[in-house]
Amino acid sequence: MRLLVVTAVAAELDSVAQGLRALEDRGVHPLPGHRLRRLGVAGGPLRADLLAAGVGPGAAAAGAASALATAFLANEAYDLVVAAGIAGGFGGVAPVGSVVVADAIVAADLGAETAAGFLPVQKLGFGTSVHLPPQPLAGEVARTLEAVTGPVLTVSTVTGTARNAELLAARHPGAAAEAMEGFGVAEAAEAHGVPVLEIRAVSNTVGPRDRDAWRIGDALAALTDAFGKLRPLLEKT
Ligand SMILES: O=C(O)c1cccc(C(=O)CC[C@H]2O[C@@H](n3cnc4c(=O)[nH]cnc43)[C@H](O)[C@@H]2O)c1
Repeated sequence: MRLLVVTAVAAELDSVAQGLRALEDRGVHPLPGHRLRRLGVAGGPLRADLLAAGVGPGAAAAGAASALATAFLANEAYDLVVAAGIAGGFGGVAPVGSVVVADAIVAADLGAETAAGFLPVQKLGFGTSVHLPPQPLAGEVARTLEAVTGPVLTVSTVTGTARNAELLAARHPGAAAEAMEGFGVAEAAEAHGVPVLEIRAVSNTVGPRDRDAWRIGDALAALTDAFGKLRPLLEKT
């Protein structure tokens, strides 16, 4: 399988690479504005390209689209794209240190406010605010990682108050986590007809901003552990 993993920042990419350390390092491949880190064994069952595309859905979409197009033009199209990184977990659903596998990748505020409430973009007749990861693969990945499953929201503003956390959870029932890139990665993958997963390790709880409570190191370690467990599954998929 040819796999593309898109993170926001280098620390997340390094954590994923550490999880996949059983694969050989195949060097760095330049893309316009980005660098792909390539892992895999020649002739082996899994080749993984890792990309740190930047923070936010726009950067994520641009980076993922560039990697996908480059691979397509080289006749080496990816079989699977994974958006990965740290995230905020919704209280009572995804505790700090847990891993979340998305069963839906949702652009949380892509739509319109109306007097009757929020209308997602599909209700306005333009595209979609939801991408669905392939089943049964997403479920199998979640079971392998002993992960929480639920919608992962993509936001452009980190939620910083209890009130906004409640509003978001009410608008997206069952939401497990929020992060800032998944939907951008999913849009690019969808344009190329490539299935997409989102895997997040929870560094903080969605709600009042409290930087001292963030457990980024623990979340990065959980991300490494997750990709270590994922490798054998991907090798036989
Ligand atoms: O100082 C802050 O409060 C702050 C404001 C914006 C961004 C940050 C970050 O540390 C980077 C966010 C980065 O990590 C993911 N992430 C992690 N937790 C959350 C969250 O609760 N809500 C949204 N995104 C989160 C996200 O995918 C970004 O890549 C700090």
